[in-house]
Amino acid sequence: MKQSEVRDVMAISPVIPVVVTPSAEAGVEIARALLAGGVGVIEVTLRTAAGLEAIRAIRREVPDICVGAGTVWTAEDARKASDAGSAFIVSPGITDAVGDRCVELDLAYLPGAQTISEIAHHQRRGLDAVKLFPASIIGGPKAIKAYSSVFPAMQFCPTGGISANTATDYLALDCIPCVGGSWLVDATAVANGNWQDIADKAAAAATLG
Ligand SMILES: O=C[C@H](O)COP(=O)(O)O
Ligand SMILES: CC(=O)C(=O)O
Repeated sequence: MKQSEVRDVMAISPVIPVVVTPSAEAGVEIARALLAGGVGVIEVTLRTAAGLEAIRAIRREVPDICVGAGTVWTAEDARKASDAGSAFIVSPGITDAVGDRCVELDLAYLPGAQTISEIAHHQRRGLDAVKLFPASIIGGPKAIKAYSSVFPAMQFCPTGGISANTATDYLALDCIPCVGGSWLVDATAVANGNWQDIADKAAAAATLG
């Protein structure tokens, strides 16, 4: 998936689940549950040692889900995530070296921004979609509506502090095709192997918008 195709990733589901997995095996079960619920995309963060192996295992065992890597801070990690089978790369903030590597690797790239100037930075570099993180701290849908007025060509994926209850307020804005969030994949459900809980939350999320 090319860097410019990040909007295709954002169109897969109204929610991109942001996942912190304790193991590759759990990652596979999480991906299966999300897909069973109707969510065809998963962002596996590189916040745990298992992140890369989970991406590799998901790509192999659950090929119908679009798997990407989150919390990617270095070009080297972007390359490792690509080697593991990531279709897209997400960073919580400005990571130009990661963006340059994504161009080289033909990988969709969704970097983060928190301010008007950071969004402008990404726009100057040719991007037309950014993550807004942490969305609820920035000011939620009201703030994003104001941001959008000066970036009419930009699409946003707000993430951070969003829940099943607040997601629709974000998705009501034309500039927001999807939100990101961890609420679909509860750490207790993962610890207990309660994959049905994840499938149920995914089923509810898949119909948002
Ligand atoms: O660490 C933040 C996650 O990436 C997404 O935020 P959340 O847990 O508030 O949904
Ligand atoms: C916040 C987020 O999406 C990330 O860690 O990449």
